[in-house]
Amino acid sequence: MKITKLTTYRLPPRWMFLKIETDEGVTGWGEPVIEGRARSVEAAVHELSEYLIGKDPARINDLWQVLYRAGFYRGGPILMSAIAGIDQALWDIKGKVLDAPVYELLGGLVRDRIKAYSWVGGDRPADVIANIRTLQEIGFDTFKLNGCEEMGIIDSSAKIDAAVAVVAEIRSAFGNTIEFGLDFHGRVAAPMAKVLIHELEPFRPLFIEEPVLAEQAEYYPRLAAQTHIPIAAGERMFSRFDFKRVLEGGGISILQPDLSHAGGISECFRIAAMAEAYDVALAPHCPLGPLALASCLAVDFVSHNAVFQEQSMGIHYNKGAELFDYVANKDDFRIEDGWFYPNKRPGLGVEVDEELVIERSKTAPDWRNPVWRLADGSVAEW
Ligand SMILES: O=C(O)[C@H](O)[C@@H](O)[C@@H](O)[C@H](O)CO
Ligand SMILES: [Mg+2]
Repeated sequence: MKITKLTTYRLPPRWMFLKIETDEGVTGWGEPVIEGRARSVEAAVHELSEYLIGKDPARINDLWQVLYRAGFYRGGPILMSAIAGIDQALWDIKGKVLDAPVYELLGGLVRDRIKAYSWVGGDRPADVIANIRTLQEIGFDTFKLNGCEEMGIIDSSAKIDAAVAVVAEIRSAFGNTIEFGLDFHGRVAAPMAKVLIHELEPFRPLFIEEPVLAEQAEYYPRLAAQTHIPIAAGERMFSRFDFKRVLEGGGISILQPDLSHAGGISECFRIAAMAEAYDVALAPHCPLGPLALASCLAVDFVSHNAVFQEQSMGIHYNKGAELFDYVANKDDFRIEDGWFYPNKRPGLGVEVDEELVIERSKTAPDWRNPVWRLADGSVAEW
């Protein structure tokens, strides 16, 4: 079998799908994208296709190493997202050829189901209580919200109190009947992270995500030393070599590699095993589409240390399309009472509605995250 063609489709809300075709009619789908830089990843995918056309899609490990090492310059969000989507599509092809779900090819199920969690509250946490109540009605009991709005490197008690008030309201409304993670989203600088985490301690969030920017990862052990709240990060790390340093540095309790940013199934399967060696949990990041989610689930179902799975139903970014809009076999994504169950279909288990994808790709937006500014007019981390 030989790879014959790569086709990319940028899509609402901010996703990109990749279709890899072969000379035997088997096709594979992946989701290479960096939110806000879809066109850059698209260019990278087509540059990397030079190493793929005419090659045997079964040799995923060799193709992955060539895609990673053939370029003198490597790593980072754009190239590793391009490799991620290609890798996902190659595993999809392999599963279809061997008539087996990817998790079977990776050694079989290590669990019967994996807990899902849902975003609530939007970019600026609002209506959180109502959002949680709505999702509780369909069985969710685990959530994530932004921990704060924009925050200066040194900011006011009023800002801290406003962030804590949202969390206090959740705990007083729901007690310990729900769990919720707080995503600081890299908005908080190290000096304020110490203060904010200290004030949040009594409310026992499930985790604090990106307490500081990934480029400040040396603060993870220092912040972890001051709190009992698990520290989580990973969406802005892109290979084993990024995660190696974070695991060595300590302080991290939950790794959140993104299956569409960190080299795909092959790489994240290896990252999961690295995390387990350090007694660190795995919770793949996934605010994206169905192929990214299916790739996360493939790794979740074979990784002992996987604990819960992010998914984007109802997320504040999904304007113009929802998680399963482009999926023809929606029922194969079985989610019951806030748990995902294994999809038994071969490959990633996603039957892409290609006609709809082609149609919707004609009006794909160039999504960008907002540029926030502080009261003094300086740029704030979003
Ligand atoms: O945890 C999450 O889902 C992420 O922080 C998410 O909010 C961002 O990654 C966003 O997708 C960037 O455009
Ligand atoms: Mg996050």
